[in-house]
Amino acid sequence: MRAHPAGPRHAEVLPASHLGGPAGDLNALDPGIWPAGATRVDGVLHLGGVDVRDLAAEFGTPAIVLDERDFRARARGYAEAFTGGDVFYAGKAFLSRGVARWVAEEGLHLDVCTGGELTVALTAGFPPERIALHGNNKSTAELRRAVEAGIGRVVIDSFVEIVRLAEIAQQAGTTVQVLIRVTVGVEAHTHEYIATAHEDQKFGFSLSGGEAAEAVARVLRQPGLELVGLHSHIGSQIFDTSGFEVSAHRLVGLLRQIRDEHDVELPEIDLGGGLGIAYVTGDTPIEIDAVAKELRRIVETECSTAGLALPRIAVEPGRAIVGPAGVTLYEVGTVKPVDTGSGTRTYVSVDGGMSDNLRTALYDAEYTCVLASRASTAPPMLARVVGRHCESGDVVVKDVWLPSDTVPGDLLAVAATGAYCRSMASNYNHTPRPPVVAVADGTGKVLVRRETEDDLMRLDVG
Ligand SMILES: Cc1ncc(COP(=O)(O)O)c(C=O)c1O
Ligand SMILES: N[C@@H](CCCC[NH3+])C(=O)O
Repeated sequence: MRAHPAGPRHAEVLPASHLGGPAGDLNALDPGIWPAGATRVDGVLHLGGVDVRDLAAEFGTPAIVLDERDFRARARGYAEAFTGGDVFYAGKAFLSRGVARWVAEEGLHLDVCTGGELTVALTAGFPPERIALHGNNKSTAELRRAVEAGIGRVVIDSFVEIVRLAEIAQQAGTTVQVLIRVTVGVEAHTHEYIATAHEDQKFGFSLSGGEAAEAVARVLRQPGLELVGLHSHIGSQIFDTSGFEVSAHRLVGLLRQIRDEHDVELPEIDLGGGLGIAYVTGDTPIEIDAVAKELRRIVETECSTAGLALPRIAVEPGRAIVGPAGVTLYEVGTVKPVDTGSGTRTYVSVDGGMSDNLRTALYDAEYTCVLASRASTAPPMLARVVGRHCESGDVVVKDVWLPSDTVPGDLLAVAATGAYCRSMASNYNHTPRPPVVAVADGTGKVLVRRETEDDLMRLDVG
């Protein structure tokens, strides 16, 4: 957290210089962080027009609530900004059949990276020709299913896969349109990117090492494969376009090399996903229209310098579409002030934790959290919102100012949890995973139901 609220400092708070920043109201909802449909009515948080106390009563806690209008507006915004190109929603951020239908209805394409995600998409009726399959270790069975379903693109990630997919295509008597995933030597996260000469990672074919050019040559020799473009994904939670500029420059360099060596101009360039969202006040994501304009400018400039026709541009946003639409509701179970030696930190334990949000433990992610079931004028206390798992690293929000009258039974809401929370959830400590509930126009509807202990016990057949 980078901001702390106004008001008299509670007697029992740690001096926390890292929380310094502008004073604020503990009940305020920063519109850059909360979904469009989040408001307070008589002090109580409402999401998509529904009182969070009603959501908790009907669907239980913890629960991940998705604001459908917010999701659709972001998806539509992307589609409009990239008119003339293709937007693949990255299902790894969060995918359910309901969400796949929203994506289809808003005119987007879909990026899946496992047979499981493919099954969700196909059983939702998602048009197969608008699906791209990713993955560094796609099995023969997954590739076969994708080919038989007639999916639009396979993004090839290894030499082994070239042969595997070509065989499957030939057996099926079809031609598969493919892109080659290129490791361009750019790694971007938030404000920084690193451009290196060579890459040490599992994804893609190295550009600098020559593997990408070799993959192109091998794919062009396979009758069952039609090479339609190049792909690169440089990272996630990115706040500026400079990394994309380097990546596009390098991809266009390879397009030119392909034209010169093979006399083929590839019609597509996919710049991957990665655009960041605001998790806490002070995070400054770029507007999608500006991103689209900038990416188009970069590719146009690079292509005109290279004397190439402008390829169709694709992107694969996941977090930027579903992240801000999601809010996790938890119920407070215990409140425990702990003497740290230099003050008091209050551990507020909730009924979920690292099983529904691994990102804090895994990436040191920051989140915004508020008391949701009522407003409070109590002075702030420095709190750590922790889960119920048997692990001291089970933290949901590391440092947050909460009203000092927060008590068991209160509801807390954590913002921007739509991406990579439910999709990375686990059953640690035999914990059933939470539901995902869509809210819109004053109504809540289950997209993914809550797992039960019975569900888990059914897996235990010994
Ligand atoms: C190939 C690929 N495309 C798209 C994405 C989506 O990324 P994000 O959710 O950051 O937009 C990822 C994940 O980082 C990815 O690996
Ligand atoms: N799972 C990550 C991002 C990586 C996404 C997929 N390549 C996150 O939660 O931020």
